[in-house]
Amino acid sequence: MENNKLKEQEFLVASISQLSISGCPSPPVVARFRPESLQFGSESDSVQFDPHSCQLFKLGSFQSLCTSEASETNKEKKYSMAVTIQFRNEEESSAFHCAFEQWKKDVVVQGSSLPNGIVSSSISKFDDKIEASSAKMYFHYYGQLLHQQNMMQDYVRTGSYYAAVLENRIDFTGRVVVDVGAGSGILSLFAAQAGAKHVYAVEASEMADYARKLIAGNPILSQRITVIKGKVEDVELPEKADILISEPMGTLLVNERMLESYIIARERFLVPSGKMFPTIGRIHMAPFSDEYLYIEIANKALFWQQQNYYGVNLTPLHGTAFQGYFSQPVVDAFDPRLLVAPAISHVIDFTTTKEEDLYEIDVPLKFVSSVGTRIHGLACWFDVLFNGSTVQRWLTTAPGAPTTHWYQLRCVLEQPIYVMPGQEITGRLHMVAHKAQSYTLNLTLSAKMWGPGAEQGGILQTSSGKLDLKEPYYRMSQPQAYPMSQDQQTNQLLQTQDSHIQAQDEEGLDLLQQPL
Ligand SMILES: C[S@@+](CC[C@H](N)C(=O)[O-])C[C@H]1O[C@@H](n2cnc3c(N)ncnc32)[C@H](O)[C@@H]1O
Repeated sequence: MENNKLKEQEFLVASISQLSISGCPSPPVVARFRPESLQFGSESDSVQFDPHSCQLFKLGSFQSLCTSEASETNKEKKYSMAVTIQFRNEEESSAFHCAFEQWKKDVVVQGSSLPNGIVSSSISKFDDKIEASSAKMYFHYYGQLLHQQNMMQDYVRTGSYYAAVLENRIDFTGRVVVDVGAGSGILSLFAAQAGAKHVYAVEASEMADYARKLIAGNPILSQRITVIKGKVEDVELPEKADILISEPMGTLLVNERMLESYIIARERFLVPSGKMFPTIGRIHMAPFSDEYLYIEIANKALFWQQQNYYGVNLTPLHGTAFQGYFSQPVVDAFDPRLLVAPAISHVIDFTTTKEEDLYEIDVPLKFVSSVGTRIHGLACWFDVLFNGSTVQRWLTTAPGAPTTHWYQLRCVLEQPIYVMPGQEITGRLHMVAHKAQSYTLNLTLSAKMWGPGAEQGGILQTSSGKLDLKEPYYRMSQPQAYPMSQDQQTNQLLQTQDSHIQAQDEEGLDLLQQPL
């Protein structure tokens, strides 16, 4: 069994100089903690140390000595060697020493051959609960600049973070900050702008290398930021944090399961009663009526109703296709007038929630319909609060508020339910986390008995659906199927768009501070 589960970590050190042999990689030098060696420099021009005999000594605040003993293998004789390492600052020196200790522990203790011949490996909490193929695709996605740009260009999102940090300088000035999932490093740079003493930017994807580059290009701030490449579940930090900053929100708040990493970071790195930005998150839910959307989804399966498709009867698969389309949550920005009852919300307090609490989330639903209509499903959105000492700022993804890259999410039921004004709708949204970094959503909505005999509390009609949050239908740029004539359709569309844009213009940025 190969010891391939051990993590590789990288550091940038100012320079190294070799004691025994002349010639060293030119500064600055990348130091890589690998399962087989500690390597300084690139593949072609490097100095390597064996994990078993390697030792690290502190010579001063910014300087350390790395040594390894002479050894003899079947192939070659290796001589004792040593390099002095020059760090740019004390924090980098401490972070390097921490990573060194962790590397020795992982490689020499956990990764070593056991007497029975089995090689143990350090499998982190992340690797334990997430499928390797899903994690690979996930970090590959975030390793690309274009996706970081997409998030950075969501000005509602990034502007809210910027405002929340800079309006609450008091929470950052002179404090140690950990940026959980730093991506491009943008939030670390904001924290440094707000006067942080030191920021540890932890990022697992290849983006960590770009973050280093971006941060190095901002020299006034870069002295106070250390990028650490690795998962928050695995890396070691040289000191505790006074405040965590992160953007761990996915569609419906919980998609991607990064909230769990945010909670793990709290448990591992935050001082007791330290701050978290964001502090709480809320999922809001309300039933909606949208005849066009329902028909659009149902019509997608019409293809499978053909009895003579090149001489083939496709109808045996119609039912499965119909179900399949309704198992996709719809992501788009909808008109809030489609909601038929005031929303209810489920709160997740990031400062107290346990990681395990996020494996299964159960939300009982209860609404009173304000109109008589056909209900097609449940509309959901979220907001998060930055509970700063100076300003409390909300970032909302609500319908009618300025649109974010998260849009809103709607779970459409195969069977709509009919309600009268004042009729009670009950149900349940049960979300179960899965290994592909997302959730299975089980939704039930029921129309309660209404009118004479209502006090008996019976159910008149129930509709249920099972949806996979990992496979949404991104509807934003899709043409829509409308049952009415083209003229009527255009008029109606224009009216809807006008009022939507007007609502956005009127409410403007104030909505950010005013949770729905
Ligand atoms: C939504 S992006 C936010 C990036 C950046 N903080 C920003 O606001 O623009 C989340 C980032 O967290 C990283 N990430 C997710 N899970 C992580 C984990 N367990 N450990 C370290 N990084 C993680 C991803 O690779 C991604 O770059």
